[in-house]
This record gives sequence, C-alpha cells and structure tokens, in this order.
Amino acid sequence: MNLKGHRVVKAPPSVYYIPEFITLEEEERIIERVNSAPKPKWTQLSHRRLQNWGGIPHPKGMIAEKIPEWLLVFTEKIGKLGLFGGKQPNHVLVNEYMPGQGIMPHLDGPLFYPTVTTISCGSHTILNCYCPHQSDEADTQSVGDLKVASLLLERRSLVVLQDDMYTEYLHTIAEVHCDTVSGAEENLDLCGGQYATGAELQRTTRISLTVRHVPHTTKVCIKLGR
Ligand SMILES: O=C(O)CCC(=O)C(=O)O
Ligand SMILES: [Fe+2]
Repeated sequence: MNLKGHRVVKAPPSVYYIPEFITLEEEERIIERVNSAPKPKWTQLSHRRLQNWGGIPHPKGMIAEKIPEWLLVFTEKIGKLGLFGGKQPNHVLVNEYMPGQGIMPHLDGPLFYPTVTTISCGSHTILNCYCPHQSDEADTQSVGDLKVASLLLERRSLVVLQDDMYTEYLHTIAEVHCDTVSGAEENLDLCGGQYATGAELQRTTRISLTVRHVPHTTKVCIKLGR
C-alpha cells in the first residue's frame, strides 16, 4: 500500500484519498469495539461524542497511553505510509456522528505533527475545506467560492490532509442528514463508487478514526512524599 496514484490533484496541497483502505470485516469490528467501550471512555459534546486513545494531547506534553491492539492494527497500517516525518502515529480520536451531526470549521492545531489521517466507518460524509478569515464570518458556508475543496469520504476510506490543507485551511462537516453530490468534489475520480451528479446520499451513523502523531509526550512522574 502506498500513496502513489491517490493524490487529490484538484485540491490544494496536499490531500490523498484511498477508497477501501479497510475491509468490510475490519469496519464492522471497529464499530463493534467503539460501541462496546466503557461509558466513561466517551466524551459527550453538544453535537457528537468522542473517544481519545493514546492519551490526551496537551501543550505540556501528552501523557502517552498504550493504544489497544484493535486500533494498533490501523495505526500501524497508516504508519507504513510514512506520513509523520519518520515517526509512528501515537494518537487516535474516535468521533461518532449521527445523521444531522457534524463538526464546526477548525484547524487541528499545533499539538499534532501537521498531518491528519482519517478512516471513515459506517457512513460516508462530506468534508468541506475553507479559507480561514472568510470562515470566521457568519454564514460562510453558503458562500461557494470561499470553499477550497469538498471531499466525499466513503465508508472504509482513508483521507490524508497535510501541508496547507493542515495548516491553512479549516475543515468542517455540515450538520445535515443527506449530502447531494455536486459533481465538483475534488476526489470524485478517486472514489470507489460511482456517483451521478445530483445523487442524494443519506447519512447513517458514522464513526471516524482520526489518526495523528503527537510529537510532545511525557512520562508520568510520581513523587513520593518523604
Ligand atoms: O470526523 C472527521 O472526519 C473529522 C474529524 C476532525 O476533523 C477532528 O476530529 O479534528
Ligand atoms: Fe479536524
């Protein structure tokens, strides 16, 4: 597996898209494992919930925790793509989106090596990428020409964002139940499926694994009080 032939040339540098990065069985297993995690493992946000694996990234350094075997399979597979400056990914963020849920425009920020890789499970979504200043203003997402890319993320695919797509452009997922294929999605020719322009794709529950490398980690130091 390598990235050759998977570059999304129509998007700003750099985006890679690999359809069917995981098998159906692997997808089912991920969903099963995520759903059977103990309740306290979940962080409930107002519009989605998440699980942190590998530790909580922090400016003072992440207290690294072992990534469980069922996730390690995928961090190792992604690690082989050589995207993290010679390092291995050491952090996985699991996001769960019900239909109608999304994520606000944001940058992933400086706590991570500037590459983000995401596996989609259970449902497709559309990841929209915008110029930052325009995106601060209200109702940005209706202003078509400020969008720099729209990526159709199919179930079982891997998407990679780096360079300007990591550091400059915000990414966001709209809070909708259904996505309409515009035909202009920059990665459409790399997708596994065939999509007619105007096709309506109903969302189901999507579980995404966002796999990154946190360079600054620390070990817990327990001081004995004597
Ligand atoms: O679920 C996704 O594909 C995106 C998640 C994301 O952008 C993040 O957690 O920073
Ligand atoms: Fe993000």
